[in-house]
Amino acid sequence: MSALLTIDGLTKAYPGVVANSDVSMSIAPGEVHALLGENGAGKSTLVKAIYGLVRPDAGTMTLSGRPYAPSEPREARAAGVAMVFQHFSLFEALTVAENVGLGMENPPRLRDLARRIREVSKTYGLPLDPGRRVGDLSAGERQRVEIVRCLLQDPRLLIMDEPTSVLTPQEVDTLFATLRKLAAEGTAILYISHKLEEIRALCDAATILRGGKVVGECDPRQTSAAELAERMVGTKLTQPKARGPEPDGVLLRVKDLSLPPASQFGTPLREVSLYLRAGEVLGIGGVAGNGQDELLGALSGERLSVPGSVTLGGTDLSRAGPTARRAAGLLTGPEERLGHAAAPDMTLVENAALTGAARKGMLRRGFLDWGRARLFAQDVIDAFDVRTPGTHVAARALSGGNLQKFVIGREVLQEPKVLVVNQPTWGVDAAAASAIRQALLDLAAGGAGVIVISQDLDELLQISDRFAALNEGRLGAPVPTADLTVERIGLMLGGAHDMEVAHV
Ligand SMILES: Nc1ncnc2c1ncn2[C@@H]1O[C@H](COP(=O)(O)OP(=O)(O)OP(=O)(O)O)[C@@H](O)[C@H]1O
Repeated sequence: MSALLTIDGLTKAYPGVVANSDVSMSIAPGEVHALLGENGAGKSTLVKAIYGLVRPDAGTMTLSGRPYAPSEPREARAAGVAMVFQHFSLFEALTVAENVGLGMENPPRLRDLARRIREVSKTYGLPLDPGRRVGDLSAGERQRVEIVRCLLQDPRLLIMDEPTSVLTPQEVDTLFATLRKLAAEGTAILYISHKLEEIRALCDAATILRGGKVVGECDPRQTSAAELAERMVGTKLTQPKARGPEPDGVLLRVKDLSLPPASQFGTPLREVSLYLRAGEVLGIGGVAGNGQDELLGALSGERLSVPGSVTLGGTDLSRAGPTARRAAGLLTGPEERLGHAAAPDMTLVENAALTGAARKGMLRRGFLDWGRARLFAQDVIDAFDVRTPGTHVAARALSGGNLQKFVIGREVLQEPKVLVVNQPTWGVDAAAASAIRQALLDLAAGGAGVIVISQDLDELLQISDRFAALNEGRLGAPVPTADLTVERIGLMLGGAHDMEVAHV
């Protein structure tokens, strides 16, 4: 079959790094084509060139036999190319329908648009209320807005940059059914993901990038996940090692923590109770929008709760704000890395100082010691293998996975007593995800308590000592991970907490 899109010799350099070097590949109509590579390999740069967001320095593209060189996304969309981004590009103050309308050339009346959104979201199993304000949506729901927005364009080529990282397993299945349907109708799909088993289940072709160059092509259905990962990184991968001694001594205690929703559409926390011992990893799983962000906010000190509800080592922190909690050793890493965990336009030095100033001794008589901030930023970069030209770079210039390594590393290196992270390996490649998980395990092995909130069940099963499910703001009773089966987790995630307690 003749190609829909052909890329020939595409090169794009940034100061200090060649993001794409002489890249050639082609995609056929109806093909689901994976783009593989470790963090910083150049995947996002390549798809941005296809979508008209990045102007290549050299090389050509052909779409349906015609020269194709979009100078902006509008041109790409007009040619039938749509893209779902890794980072959301939505206006929080506007509704779902208003956001979708903004991306259209000739948006219909809002009422008609809302109806179309409902239709598409129903057809493709992506539940979405067009009237809701985007600021009130969870990360998973925001991603649905992006996907539905693309589907409304009827694209010939749909580019997806890690679309499943915030979806539950059931939602992933539904999305795959959608993508297979689109492919059967002739739409080509270019798919970036670090989840290799997903790629093996979904894609019929793959191009592997390393250091900006194409290092191989393969049929992922015929290639094992281990082999794919090794071709991406060029070396063998290590699995996190099991930890040593049994944990003891309770560090963090949360007791009957209830909070009203932060916004009209938020999820209230309902009598959440848990304890966390020194040296243990507690995994909290659940579908996005079930109170994960609220729980993180209640632990970080962004939201205060009734006295006695959050205590660390016997000290009541329920009424303490984020700075006091950090000083006490309770550190958090939120899910949204651009905007919440890191300030996009600030340099890595400034971002290092944002959360590390007090614990890393950067404050001198009320002034910030920039020398120390720089050293700390460099330490994080070195320890977590953050690929970047230097500490002066703005957070937004880092690839998604590298920024994630930076924000997690920044907290881990502050030697927290308790670290709470939300989706710590979202958008991170297999090697980096394994490094982040190992760092969390090492932190616990060193005597800290770690809470990992994640939608990645494999991740939680791999690193947690105990597992609990968050459902509609209620936290079920934690169960030792060793006792768990996938069926039981399914019940727990569905909110069948009582059944689980009865089984334990
Ligand atoms: N706007 C930019 N300015 C400077 N350097 C950039 C910019 N965008 C990307 N880079 C660099 O180009 C290289 C390729 O980045 P790219 O985002 O394409 O990688 P990626 O494969 O998509 O990574 P990830 O899986 O982490 O998202 C990286 O070294 C990155 O730091």
